[in-house]
Amino acid sequence: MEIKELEKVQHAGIFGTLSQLGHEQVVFCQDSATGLKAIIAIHNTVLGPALGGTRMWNYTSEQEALTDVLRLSRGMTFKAAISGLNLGGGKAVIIGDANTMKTEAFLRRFGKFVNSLNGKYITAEDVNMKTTDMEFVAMETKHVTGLPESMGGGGDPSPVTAYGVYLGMKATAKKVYGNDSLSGKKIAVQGIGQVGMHLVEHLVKENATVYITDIHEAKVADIVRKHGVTAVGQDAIYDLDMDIYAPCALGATVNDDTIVRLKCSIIAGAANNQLKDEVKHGYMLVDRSIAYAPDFLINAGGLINVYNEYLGHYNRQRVMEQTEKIYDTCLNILNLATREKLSSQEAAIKLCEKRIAEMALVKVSR
Ligand SMILES: NC(=O)c1ccc[n+]([C@@H]2O[C@H](COP(=O)([O-])OP(=O)(O)OC[C@H]3O[C@@H](n4cnc5c(N)ncnc54)[C@H](O)[C@@H]3O)[C@@H](O)[C@H]2O)c1
Repeated sequence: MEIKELEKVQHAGIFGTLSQLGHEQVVFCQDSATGLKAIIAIHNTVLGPALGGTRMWNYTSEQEALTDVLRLSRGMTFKAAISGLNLGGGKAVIIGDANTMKTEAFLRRFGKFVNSLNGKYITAEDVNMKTTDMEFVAMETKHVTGLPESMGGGGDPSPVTAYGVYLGMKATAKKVYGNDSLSGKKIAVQGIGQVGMHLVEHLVKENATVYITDIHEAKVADIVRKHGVTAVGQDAIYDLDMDIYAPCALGATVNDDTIVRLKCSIIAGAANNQLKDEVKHGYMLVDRSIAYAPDFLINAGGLINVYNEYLGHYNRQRVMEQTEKIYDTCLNILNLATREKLSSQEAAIKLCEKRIAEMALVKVSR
């Protein structure tokens, strides 16, 4: 759903909005002593407790923060559901300047709010929340996951996410080209951060022809030197003669302006919410015969990682094995989309809603 659409929905009033998007609970957290202003959104807990990171951002308005947390928490529900995890979807946003406001008291106060939900919401790191911040949050609540290995956690989830994206890309290649080899395919990776960097390693190993872009020129130069890949301009990436476009930086890069420029046959990347409008742009891709690997499915490796940590007895090999299922799920969704003449995004959401509806019945019958 496009942000503008969401804002329109919100004119229906907060309860109208929650009902349209399907949220269960939204908690506004305020503490004058520390200046904390946070919103915790619990979208759906049919499959399990709502898990999702805490993002700190200098939102320009409270409306913007609310829109973000509602959109992100809904996405988490789908990510958990499609990955077969017993988790619901939630997210938290903290409004303010992450460089100046995060004191120990501020973060521990936030931890207390998380704790007051008694495990219905489980938090983790997200944008502008560092491991050291989460250590303070964890002093007030045990409902935190995604902790560093030194604290008994699973460590950096990015290599797992990258592996899932790579397998989702291969599954989509199988659907489009009849075999899943990426050898010789021209693949453009937008954003070579934690995930993009590991994705490039998989692609180079498979002899793909890799192009990269990033806003950090030094990072680009480093990866070019290390892997012999080719750098392209930040905007030029959309016009590249390529087989696969892998958005691994920002959301909403698949939109009215870019779809008409993209010459690829596949879009498969790590970024969340790649389609600016999940309905309109999902179908624009169908019309242009571009296969789209749903982002919330193929980037779920990180969630699988923190879920395993949350269950206890973390084991990286088991995490990787669970992440490997992304390949089959992706192929099934692409085939379902073809059979039912749906966009792949809609086909994936349909499967999520089916699982949630069925599990709701199982819960009632307990
Ligand atoms: N890290 C994970 O496990 C994980 C899991 C699921 C989803 N994601 C999503 O995947 C994406 C990448 O995650 P990450 O952890 O690698 O983040 P990151 O911040 O480490 O990397 C993002 C990279 O994108 C670059 N970038 C920003 N704007 C750009 C632009 N306009 N053009 C080109 N490059 C640009 C940044 O400089 C940075 O190098 C994010 O959207 C994130 O939300 C990450």
